[in-house]
Amino acid sequence: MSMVEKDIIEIKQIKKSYGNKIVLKNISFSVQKGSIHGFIGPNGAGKTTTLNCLMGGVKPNSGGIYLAGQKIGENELVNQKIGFMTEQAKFTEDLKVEDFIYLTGNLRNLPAQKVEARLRQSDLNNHRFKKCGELSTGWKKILLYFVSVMHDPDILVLDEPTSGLDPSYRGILLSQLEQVRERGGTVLISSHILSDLQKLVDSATLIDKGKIVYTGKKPTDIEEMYNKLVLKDKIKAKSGQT
Ligand SMILES: Nc1ncnc2c1ncn2[C@@H]1O[C@H](COP(=O)(O)OP(=O)(O)OP(=O)(O)O)[C@@H](O)[C@H]1O
Repeated sequence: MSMVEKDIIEIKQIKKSYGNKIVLKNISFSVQKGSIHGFIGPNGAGKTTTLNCLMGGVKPNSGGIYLAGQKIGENELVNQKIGFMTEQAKFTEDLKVEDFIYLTGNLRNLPAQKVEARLRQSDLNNHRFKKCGELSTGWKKILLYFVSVMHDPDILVLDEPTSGLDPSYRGILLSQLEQVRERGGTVLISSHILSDLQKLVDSATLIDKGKIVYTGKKPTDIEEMYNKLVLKDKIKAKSGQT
């Protein structure tokens, strides 16, 4: 297998600033095809910004992003092979759940029959006539997951998918990600719930203050590594020892 096939997502030396504020300093990491990769870091570290660069929603100042060896172009709508699960867009609040689902299906050229069949298999079917804005945080997450995998994407990118989900749905979501891996799909997931990631991921990247502090195979103890590389630094900074 060539490197190109092996590293299905490659993020190379991404830099991003907003005004004078440097948010991403020099971000590089890659994710192997058929694996689940955890993306970890404290609040404000730059995770969402990095994932938005990958989605094409934020343009980095320099550096490049490659999917299956192909560089993502400027303003390019992310290709059909990717599924993204991020915060729900505001415009969906007044849409009925089923309308949002059909609209997304339509954007992805899915036949209405397939969309309907999928919806009926899901617990979301019981909420289909509600407005998206009326759903609880947990059901919103379930809806967003549903539409992000409707087209069986090769690559699935999830930003904090499990926050706000109760343990039973968290378990269901995590096992679905394992199924994506079983069919050869690749998952990039950011989460603050380190115990979930410990079980789930094959490899991980840890980011702090816009810099990568670890990337590679899954550490034996993600929480220990996080404490060592991130928290210790913060405690030191607070007591003025840095
Ligand atoms: N559009 C923007 N304009 C200015 N600053 C921004 C913008 N978007 C993000 N930032 C800043 O960039 C930094 C990184 O934010 P980002 O949302 O990527 O972090 P994060 O790791 O996802 O954090 P969290 O875990 O809290 O979601 C933060 O300091 C944030 O305030």
